[in-house]
Amino acid sequence: MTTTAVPATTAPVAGFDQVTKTYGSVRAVDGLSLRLYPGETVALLGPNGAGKSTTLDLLLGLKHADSGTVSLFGTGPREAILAGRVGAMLQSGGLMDGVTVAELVGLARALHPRPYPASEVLARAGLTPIADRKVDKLSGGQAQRVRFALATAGDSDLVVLDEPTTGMDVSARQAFWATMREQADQGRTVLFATHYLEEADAVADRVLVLHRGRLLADGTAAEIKARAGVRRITFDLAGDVDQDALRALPYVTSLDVSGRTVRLRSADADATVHALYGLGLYPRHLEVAGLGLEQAFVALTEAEEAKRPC
Ligand SMILES: Nc1ncnc2c1ncn2[C@@H]1O[C@H](COP(=O)(O)OP(=O)(O)OP(=O)(O)O)[C@@H](O)[C@H]1O
Repeated sequence: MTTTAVPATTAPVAGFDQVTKTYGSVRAVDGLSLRLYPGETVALLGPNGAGKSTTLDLLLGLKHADSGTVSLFGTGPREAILAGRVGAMLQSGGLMDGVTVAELVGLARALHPRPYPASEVLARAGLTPIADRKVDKLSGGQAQRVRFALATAGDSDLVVLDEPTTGMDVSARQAFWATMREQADQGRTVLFATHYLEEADAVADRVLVLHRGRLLADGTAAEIKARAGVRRITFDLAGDVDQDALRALPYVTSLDVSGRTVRLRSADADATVHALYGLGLYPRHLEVAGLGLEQAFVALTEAEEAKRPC
């Protein structure tokens, strides 16, 4: 497993040590150990049911581990949250009915030991024009921006976001990440769970891949892509395309033929291309490229599933 290098002397913001959480027979988090450090923007990825939300709930003290330890700023989650060190935006958090956006933001500010000015909180989340609207009258994307405002109502050291941009349109999403980048540039740690892998690729300087409650990979997006190992090979053939012969090339994991254009994936591109020439074929416009984060993520999690006994 790759790990991001951090100075050994830096005190972690958050730590999981051998943490396990089960729901009945489901092991949602399974012996998880990890550290988060100041100033990191960390994406938490994983297929549905991988344990992302449970991990965030454990970090925030909303759920308790069956075994292992969760620490935040050297204390337990509860103490750190009471001290205002953590801002959180959760997926399912219902918003209070009957109050306006400004009133709800005012409440979050009142609860924070170091609140930002209300106008700043509202503006940052793009809520100024709808500050007087009742929160139960908002669209899904607007409600999501209110949750974001609540998470950033005060000066916290760690911001935790569960699927923060779900329901936001493209421009709201871009504005959201620009704001989060500012938060990280000011030295805050940002941890977010997402299903949008392109967001993780563009925004995170560290990616954690969870699978069945375990940490499958931990590194930069580039490291995770390299770790997946699979390469995409694309070329055109002048003559007839013998799909069976192409499929039988060494290390080929998938094949897609469209006219005379061949796209395949290989776990060892050098060996595949060598064997391709060995067939007496003359591929034109040959390109060998790495996978995107999304494809790397799928390759990693599928490889892990394949290891499981049937
Ligand atoms: N309250 C609960 N009771 C029983 N099982 C639960 C409960 N909460 C989660 N689980 C199960 O624990 C596992 C991990 O769930 P979790 O919500 O943490 O995953 P996730 O990675 O956030 O999933 P998603 O991407 O679908 O939101 C899943 O198998 C889920 O069905």
